[in-house]
Amino acid sequence: MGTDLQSVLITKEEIDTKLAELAAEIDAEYAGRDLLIVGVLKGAVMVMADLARALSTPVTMDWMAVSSYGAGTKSSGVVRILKDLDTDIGGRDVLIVEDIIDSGLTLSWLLSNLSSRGPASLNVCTLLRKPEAAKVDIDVKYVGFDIPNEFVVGYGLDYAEKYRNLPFVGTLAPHVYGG
Ligand SMILES: O=P(O)(O)OC[C@H]1O[C@H](OP(=O)(O)OP(=O)(O)O)[C@H](O)[C@@H]1O
Ligand code: HPA
Ligand SMILES: [Mg+2]
Repeated sequence: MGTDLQSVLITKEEIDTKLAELAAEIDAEYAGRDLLIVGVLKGAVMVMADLARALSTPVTMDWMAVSSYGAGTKSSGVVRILKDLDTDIGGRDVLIVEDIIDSGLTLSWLLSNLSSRGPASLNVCTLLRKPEAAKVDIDVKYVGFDIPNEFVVGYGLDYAEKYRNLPFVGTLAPHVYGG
């Protein structure tokens, strides 16, 4: 596992099983429709890649990169677009794919931004969700795992841009934070 990691929270097998379940639900919901899945860079790269391959429904894929900024806090809710969609989503069925909803502020901003472009439908799929997200009024249709309020890495999620390539979701040892 490596000494930087404290524990494995969700194994690769658990992720694979969950993504297969979510893919079956998404297949059922979007059967016969023309679905566009939108990944939020960079965290959602792994979920997008594996979820897309678990789907039977043909989809098109697009990406957005956003950055939240503010005085030191991770997510201020003030978001800047670093890379916009290549696709015009007017009249399209759109599913946003995220790795994690933590404060919910990134997603809340994304939902209002994308809904103003007039999609036929707009839903959200996230692998992970933390309890804080309940404080924000967002409707998340597909949730993989509700997890405790701990900092997690792996499977796309980073700490200072590291650990994204771990095949599982884990928690960090205190010394990594300087503890
Ligand atoms: O619910 P929130 O508190 O807003 O946090 C969740 C967002 O934060 C992370 O992305 P980040 O902005 O760190 O960029 P990254 O995806 O490139 O790691 C994560 O991938 C989500 O997009
Ligand atoms: O727990 C987390 N880990 C990594 N990135 C994150 N972005 C929001 N919450 C997290
Ligand atoms: Mg992200």
